[in-house]
Amino acid sequence: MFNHFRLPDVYTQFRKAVETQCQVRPSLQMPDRLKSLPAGFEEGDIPTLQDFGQEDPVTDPRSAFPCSGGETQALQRLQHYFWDTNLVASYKDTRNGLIGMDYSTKFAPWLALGCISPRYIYEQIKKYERERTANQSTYWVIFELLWRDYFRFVALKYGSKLFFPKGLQDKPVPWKKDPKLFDAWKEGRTGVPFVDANMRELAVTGFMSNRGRQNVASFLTKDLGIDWRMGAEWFEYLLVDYDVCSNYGNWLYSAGIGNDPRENRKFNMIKQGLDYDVNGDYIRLWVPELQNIQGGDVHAPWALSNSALAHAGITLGETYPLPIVKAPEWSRHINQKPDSGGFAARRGKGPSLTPKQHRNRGIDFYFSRNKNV
Ligand SMILES: Cc1cc2nc3c(=O)[nH]c(=O)nc-3n(C[C@H](O)[C@H](O)[C@H](O)COP(=O)(O)OP(=O)(O)OC[C@H]3O[C@@H](n4cnc5c(N)ncnc54)[C@H](O)[C@@H]3O)c2cc1C
Repeated sequence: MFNHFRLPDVYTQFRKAVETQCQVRPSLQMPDRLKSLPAGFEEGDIPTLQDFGQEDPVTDPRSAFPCSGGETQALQRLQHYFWDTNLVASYKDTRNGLIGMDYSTKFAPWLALGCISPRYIYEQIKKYERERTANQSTYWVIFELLWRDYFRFVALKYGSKLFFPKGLQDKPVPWKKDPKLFDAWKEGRTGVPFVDANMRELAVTGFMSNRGRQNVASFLTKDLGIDWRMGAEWFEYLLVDYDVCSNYGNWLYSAGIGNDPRENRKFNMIKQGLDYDVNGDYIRLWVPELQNIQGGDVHAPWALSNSALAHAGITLGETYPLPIVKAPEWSRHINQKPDSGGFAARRGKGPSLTPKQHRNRGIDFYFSRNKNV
């Protein structure tokens, strides 16, 4: 199952072999210019998917990344996000979104495949700041690109430790490998709607928001105690922006064995769901079984009364699973009202987070609030 864990070794050997060859035979070094094809050479057509007996993939209309690959598309995306719409100037307010194309840059898939370079993006941000506006949002895109760099340096520093169950900290954790729990997670059948919606989005589209990734990783490793590498490998299999350094670096971080300065960081699925999907629209988009539950109540169907469930056409354990685990801290965000129609999803005081409040969310994922740590 973990065959690819040997990849870095293979890669190192391959690189060494190429370097040795280049030293021995300088002609193998990258030429400045390629020779033209021999006269009369027939290039032929680039084969289509149909030539290989495959259908063109159908894009799900709900996808947050309904784009194609290639440099041209990447440049068009940057043109749209920066220059045509100025979305970059409000990135910090929107970046924790869950639905649609424009809550974040969506540069990651093109970056991962080398269709666009982070330096080019950086130069374009600087140009945008000179010509239009420089604010916290424009800075924040650079800041996120720095995280990408950071995880590269982490990988360089720690090498194959990136794939060890004990992580960078050499911390023994009794990870479980329960296939039933793992399958429920990867197939979006945990009975915890915020997890299920995200996992289904990933399976159908190959993309998941950063907010979603942090939550499902925390759920797998902290709530289920499953070997973090199984989650990382599932992401590796599906993500259209899969990148070894960003994926394994973030997973280690989420699993609490990377270089997170904060001990025991754990996300609360109900609180997170209510903070970032207060009306439950994201859940109903990806978990249609729950579409008749109104508002934020959709985040904890098990807390609804029997009559409310019947009214919504749901039989827990049949039409939608009972939760495979319930963390005690979740109840702080659910007002159980067994005699009423539903439960009032409790968000603390006041309405959902304002964009300004949202802005600073997520910073605490990477930085400790406790200066002593
Ligand atoms: C468990 C987990 C696994 C992840 N796996 C990957 C992965 O395989 N490939 C990948 O590119 N990102 C990964 N990320 C980071 C992040 O979720 C994605 O880069 C981001 O969601 C992609 O969407 P975007 O391009 O719209 O990002 P934006 O929010 O627009 O950010 C701009 C760019 O900054 C970089 N970036 C943003 N956040 C991070 C981060 N936390 N770590 C590293 N770079 C970041 C990306 O290159 C991104 O394109 C992972 C995060 C988690 C928590």
